[in-house]
Amino acid sequence: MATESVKLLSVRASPYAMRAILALEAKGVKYEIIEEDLSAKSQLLLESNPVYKKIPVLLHGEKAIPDSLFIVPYVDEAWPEHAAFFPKDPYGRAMTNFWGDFIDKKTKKGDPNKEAGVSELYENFLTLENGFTKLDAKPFFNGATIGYADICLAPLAAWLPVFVELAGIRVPTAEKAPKLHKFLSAIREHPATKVAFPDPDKLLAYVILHLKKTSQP
Ligand SMILES: N[C@@H](CCC(=O)N[C@@H](CS)C(=O)NCC(=O)O)C(=O)O
Repeated sequence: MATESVKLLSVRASPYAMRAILALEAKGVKYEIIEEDLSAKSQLLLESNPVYKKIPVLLHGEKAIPDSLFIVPYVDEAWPEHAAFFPKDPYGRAMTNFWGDFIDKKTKKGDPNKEAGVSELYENFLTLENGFTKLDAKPFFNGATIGYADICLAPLAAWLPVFVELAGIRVPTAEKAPKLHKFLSAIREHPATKVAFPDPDKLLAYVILHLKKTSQP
């Protein structure tokens, strides 16, 4: 199965696409990126994710797997010979899924200009810190190698400087959230993120350009 061609319908700045790339990189899979223009979606995207018509979509031979939350576990199972993204024990798996879900729902920037959104995100970072503590992260949720929850959270490390700069997001200090900061540093140094994350300055420039375009009448 793992010898079939692997392609990823992607957008460079997308945090969801970053998750899929991280998973493929962490497993040492050879793949091709097909960059999508979301303002003129390709026929391939419309056909391979007919339900949501969103990137990322993983194309593995004839199979199309949409959505980062399903692509990452799929990659884990399709390439089992490399370090697993989930612990073997049922409790560890359940909690990995629990935190992956929390991260996916609760670490988005929400409404950037609303103080309530900024405060809620700050509290969610503290909740996450507590989750790290419970799982005894070193420095990842998964232990020494990155796993599902780490891959879910990783794109935050790329986007955080943009959120802070443009949306006034507040992050707990290293004293208040040492494990979160340790995670962010470790993930930025991880070889897979060197490929998955765009250059931070380019990402900021892209977002500023996008905001200008969308604010035009
Ligand atoms: N839950 C999905 C979210 C994917 C998503 O929102 N993708 C955005 C790009 S970041 C998209 O394709 N948007 C196009 C659209 O909404 O039409 C995942 O985790 O992959």
